[in-house]
Parts: sequence; C-alpha cells; structure tokens
Amino acid sequence: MCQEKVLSLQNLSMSYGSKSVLNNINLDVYAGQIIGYIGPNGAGKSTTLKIMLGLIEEYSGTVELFGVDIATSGYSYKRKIGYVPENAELYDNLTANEYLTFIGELYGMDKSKAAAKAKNLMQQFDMEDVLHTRISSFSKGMRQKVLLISSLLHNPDLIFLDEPLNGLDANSVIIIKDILEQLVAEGKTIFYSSHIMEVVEKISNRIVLLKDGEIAADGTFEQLRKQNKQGSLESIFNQITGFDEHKQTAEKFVQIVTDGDYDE
Ligand SMILES: Nc1ncnc2c1ncn2[C@@H]1O[C@H](COP(=O)(O)OP(=O)(O)OP(=O)(O)O)[C@@H](O)[C@H]1O
Repeated sequence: MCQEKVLSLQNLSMSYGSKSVLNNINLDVYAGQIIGYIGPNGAGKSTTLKIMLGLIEEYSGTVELFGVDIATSGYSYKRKIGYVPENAELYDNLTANEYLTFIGELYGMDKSKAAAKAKNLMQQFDMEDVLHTRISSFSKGMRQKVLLISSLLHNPDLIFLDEPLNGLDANSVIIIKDILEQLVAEGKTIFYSSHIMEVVEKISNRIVLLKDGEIAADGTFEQLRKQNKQGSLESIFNQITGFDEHKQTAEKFVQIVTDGDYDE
C-alpha cells in the first residue's frame, strides 16, 4: 500500500453546547484507502466530515489534510477535495451545464475546460440530452449523478461521500461502485459514509465504526469479522453498537399501529 498520509485527525473533539459529539478521535488515512465510515444515527459521522471540510471550526484537536493543519493553512487545500453531501441543494434554475461549469470555476478550473469535461462526464451517464435542461425537471437519480459529477469534476485527491448512492437505480449503483474502485486504484482517497452495509462491506478496504463520538472499531472487513466472530458487516455493526432488540421494537411498534383503542 502507498504510504502517503492524506489525512490525520489528532485528539479531535467537538461539542454542541454541553453535548459532546466527538470524543478524542485519532485517525490516520493513507492514499489509496477507501474508508467505510459507519455508525448509528447521531454518532458524529457528518460532524467529522464537516470539520474536515472546514465547515465547522469550533473543534479541539488537530486536523491535517495533505500534511498541513487546516486551522492555519488557508483554504487552498479545499481544491483537492471533492464532496457529496447527504442532503445537497442544487441550483434548480440552472441547467446541468451551467451548474457544473459554475462548480468547476469555483474549484479554479478554466470555464471552457470545465464545460467540456462536464459534457463528457454527463455523456458517460447517458445524460447528454439533458445537459442544457434545468435541474428542476430532473429525477432524484439524475440529480444525484449531477452531484457526483460536480464532486469529481476538478479531479480531487480526497473525496468525501455521504450516502452517495441516494436515489440511484441498481445499474447506476454498479457503475458508481466501479468508478470508486478505479479512483482508489489511481491513488485517490475516499471517505465513504453510508448506512447501506452490503455496499460498505464490498467497496471499503478499511472500515471505521464510530459510536457515541468514539472510534469503536477500525480495520479491514476481515479483521473486524475475526474480532467479532460475525458473518456480515451488518451483524458486526449490530454487535458493536449493542443492538439486539429489533424484534421487540418492531413488535411494540406494530402493536401500537394496530391497537384498536386508538381507532375512532
Ligand atoms: N447544529 C447542531 N446543533 C446541535 N447539535 C447538533 C448539530 N448538528 C449535529 N448535532 C448533534 O450532533 C450529533 C452528531 O450528529 P451527526 O450529524 O454528526 O451524526 P451522524 O453520525 O452523521 O448521524 P446520521 O447517521 O443520522 O446522519 C447528533 O446528536 C446531533 O443531534
């Protein structure tokens, strides 16, 4: 494995008011790694991503990207980062071409080169016929593809993906998984946050599980499987997060739904 350190979190902690969200996270990530960053709802995954993206500054500890401390390095490091947020706002009134060219320019690309590259990438997703159509008319999956293209247009070295397969059909999912594999083979580093365990299990070469703002597991899928004596990543996740009452919870939920006492 290539040993260039791309990302380093040292004693990273973060609180919202009196509520501690991240508690002393230490993590080194190397080029060519695709990290499956998983954890229960509210564990602190998005908060970590937002800190690394410079969107949240009220943390303690040190965040180094590409060997420099982001608190003191200015914003130039952001040009090497691509980001697919879980809930993205696209500019609905722009066409795909206008939006992608705009994003390319924000990342410092020449306008005509950004437009040409966007067109080429749209073609690969069979979307060339809607290049000049407003995003407002796009389906969920089409929007997601535009978002994925916008995050990769400037050829970033470090890519943060938060539920990147949202709304994509089965064929598109296969293409995206292949794209991620090939990007990693090119030496890119990917931080992949998702709740879809089968996909995380398949594409990640390292899995980091966050629980209550702390790293509860860190290793390859095989290592986690050996340590936890469990078959799938889903069952490892359930075991580490202490989740064993799903049947009872479901029974109670359905009991309340079907409880005649509430009916008129
Ligand atoms: N702006 C905010 N103000 C106060 N609390 C916040 C804020 N943003 C997040 N939190 C809290 O921080 C904790 C971690 O949230 P975060 O969004 O990082 O979790 P997550 O692991 O990404 O969850 P999910 O899987 O549901 O997306 C949660 O308890 C959340 O309520």
